[in-house]
Amino acid sequence: MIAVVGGAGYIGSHAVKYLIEQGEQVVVFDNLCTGHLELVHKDAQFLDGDLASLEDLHTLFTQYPITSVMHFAAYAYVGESVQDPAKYYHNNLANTMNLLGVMLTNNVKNIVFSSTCATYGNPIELPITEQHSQNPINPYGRTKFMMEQLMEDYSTAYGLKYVALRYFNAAGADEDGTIGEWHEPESHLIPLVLNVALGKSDSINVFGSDFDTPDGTCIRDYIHVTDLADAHHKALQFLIKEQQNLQLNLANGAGYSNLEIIKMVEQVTKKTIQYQLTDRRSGDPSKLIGCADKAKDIINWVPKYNLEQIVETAWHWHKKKFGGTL
Ligand SMILES: NC(=O)c1ccc[n+]([C@@H]2O[C@H](COP(=O)([O-])OP(=O)(O)OC[C@H]3O[C@@H](n4cnc5c(N)ncnc54)[C@H](O)[C@@H]3O)[C@@H](O)[C@H]2O)c1
Ligand SMILES: O=c1ccn([C@@H]2O[C@H](COP(=O)(O)OP(=O)(O)O[C@H]3O[C@H](CO)[C@H](O)[C@H](O)[C@H]3O)[C@@H](O)[C@H]2O)c(=O)[nH]1
Repeated sequence: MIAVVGGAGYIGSHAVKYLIEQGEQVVVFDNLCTGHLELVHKDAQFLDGDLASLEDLHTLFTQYPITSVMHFAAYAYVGESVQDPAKYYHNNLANTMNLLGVMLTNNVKNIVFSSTCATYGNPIELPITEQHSQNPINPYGRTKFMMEQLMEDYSTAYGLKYVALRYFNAAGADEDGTIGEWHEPESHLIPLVLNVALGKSDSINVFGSDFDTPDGTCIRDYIHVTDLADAHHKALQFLIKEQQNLQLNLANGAGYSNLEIIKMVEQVTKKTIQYQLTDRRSGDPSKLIGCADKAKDIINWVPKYNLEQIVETAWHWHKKKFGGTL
């Protein structure tokens, strides 16, 4: 049985659905601090537990026949991590140490971990490969980078086996429209632009128009959440079979500017999106584009969804969930 920690969140819930559709047994461990019970697949077991509680973790590993772990639970707002780093070091780092400790006590040694392109910091070369230096520029990115280093040390000393998956910008929703992106507050570009399409907000602020990019707005590499789920499953199968640690980028290898995202939303929703060009948001690198050739070579993962499909699936979910009578 796979324990999916943070499986009631956006990316975790898609992984849970995907794993169940592949015939896996799943228990979700989540304290619902940012997750939602209604995102959890009905065939998954659910344990309402907090990584801060060794007792809750003990219950997880003693009451379920767990053989491996996928770990999505974290706080993930970059700006908040600058304002309140303690919150991030406690939950992302210290609480993950609780998880690893209880895993090892119970002789569970395989973990697939949600890392991020934020561990690279401001890129020196594009596209970013796994060889790129890791110089995170905010506490959120640093907690994820430290976790990667910690897992490496635990591997050497205690035999932990891990895959660190460095996602670029997760987006989109499951094709059947039953689950999708649901953050409160929402900070990500695509759902915020979809709110304008829905009429829930009048316009979107585009942060910065003087970047070194063709239209002056930031460029990001968007990757569909179901492609991420598929990568987690493949990574876990690799880990179980090969018992080898890995760090992999998960990206489409294509960059789109913020204005191109707005255009794509207009094309998919057939609505006009009002926007204002405003000041830069602090800490935004101008371009992030990932190279995922290593994931293709090693775990045979190739993303299936392009930007249009990402926005279409996001729109399908967004209308259903947040659209009221629309
Ligand atoms: N969304 C992105 O674009 C993106 C990009 C790169 C990396 N990531 C990483 O992917 C992971 C998932 O991101 P998401 O967007 O699905 O976030 P999310 O907030 O939707 O999901 C996180 C889940 O973890 C749970 N959780 C948090 N702390 C917990 C604790 N102490 N005990 C138990 N459960 C806890 C939350 O309730 C939630 O269900 C995070 O680790 C994030 O850092 C996300
Ligand atoms: O209202 C908004 C929101 C975002 N943006 C812009 O849209 C782009 C994408 O921003 P997101 O907040 O959607 O995503 P980020 O690239 O900032 O964040 C991603 O990368 C981060 C690391 O840098 C974290 O891993 C995070 O979870 C992940 O979504 C950025 O240029 C941002 O400035 C706007 O212009 N207006």
